[in-house]
Amino acid sequence: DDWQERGAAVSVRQEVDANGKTVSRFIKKGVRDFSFGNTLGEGSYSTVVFATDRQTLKEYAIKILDKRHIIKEKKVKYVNIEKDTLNRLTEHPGIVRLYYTFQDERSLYFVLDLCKGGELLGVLKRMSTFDEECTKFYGAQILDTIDYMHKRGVIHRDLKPENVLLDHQMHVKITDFGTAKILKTARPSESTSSIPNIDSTELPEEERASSFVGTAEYVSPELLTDKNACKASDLWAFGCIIYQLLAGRPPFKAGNEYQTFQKIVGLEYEFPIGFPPVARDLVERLLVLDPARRLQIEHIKNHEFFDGVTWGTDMWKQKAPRLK
Ligand SMILES: Nc1ncnc2c1ncn2[C@@H]1O[C@H](COP(=O)(O)OP(=O)(O)OP(=O)(O)O)[C@@H](O)[C@H]1O
Ligand SMILES: O=C(O)[C@@H]1CCC(=O)N(CCc2ccc(Cl)cc2)[C@H]1c1ccccc1Cl
Repeated sequence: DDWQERGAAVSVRQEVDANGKTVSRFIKKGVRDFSFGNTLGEGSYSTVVFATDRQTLKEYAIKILDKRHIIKEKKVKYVNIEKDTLNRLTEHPGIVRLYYTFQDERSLYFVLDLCKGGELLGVLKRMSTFDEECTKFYGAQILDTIDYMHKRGVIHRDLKPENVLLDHQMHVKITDFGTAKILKTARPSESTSSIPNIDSTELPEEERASSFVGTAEYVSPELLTDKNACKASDLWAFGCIIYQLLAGRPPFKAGNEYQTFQKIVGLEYEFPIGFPPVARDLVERLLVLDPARRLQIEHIKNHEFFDGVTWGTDMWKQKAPRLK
């Protein structure tokens, strides 16, 4: 209808009115409701621009996708997956929140949380390595967010420091869900991850995901050997991230993608001298070739490396440690 054409989309927000009644407020947001600022970054199919809501003055990052380019590159599927995934993951501080989507004749617009801290990769590069305290803080926030995703039947499939953004308080905001997998049996209670030693190949069809391959350095061995990603694949990537924060480089990196894949399936990696032993024990229990034998989330939370972490909402109120 005309709202779509004028770049407006209707979205509903529940509000409590003066006498405590919950009412639905129809908010139609469009291009003209925002004043656009600097470009924050460019993707292969997108441009992310700083924007301010003209009425509320709230700041956002608006991801703008060119329809012609998306269609030409056959990425329409990814656009829908990103929207559907973000619409499913709305109540967690560690996920970049999608507030509105709208379109005009040329583009699609995703109004997202503004992450002023940029990418975790950028911060790591400036620091060269993180100390244990910083690794523990960021590792715990990433793990808590993976736990939330998996409980809602979402496998990210491309976790890496570039996709871990930071907000103004330097807290984690995971992004880039266009290549995520939404598992059909996404009932929070039933998750195969609670059944020990289930081999990924024994998972029912909907628990396994195929076709997409993530970023070479973080790809799990099961994805390379039997083309299936499962929840444990995100925990392999998590192991690579913990290693990278402390070592300053990912565990599997070679001259080209093929050589990197060989190192992964051969589990060819070493720890640098001085790598903290407790963190080493954790990484060794995550970088396990068989996904069924890889440490599961509950056990990771109880690992000595995360001693003292109060899992859940409280840990998101903590001040981020000064990056030293
Ligand atoms: N919510 C956000 N707040 C601040 N910066 C962001 C936000 N989302 C993305 N960016 C930055 O904008 C750039 C483009 O991000 P985008 O997600 O559009 O593409 P990408 O995923 O980085 O690239 P590709 O699509 O090729 O994987 C990235 O450098 C990212 O750091
Ligand atoms: O699913 C939705 O929320 C609407 C439904 C109506 C609609 O037309 N669109 C856009 C569909 C679309 C997707 C990709 C391209 Cl390249 C062009 C149009 C969808 C849309 C609107 C704004 C932003 C994203 C999307 Cl997928």
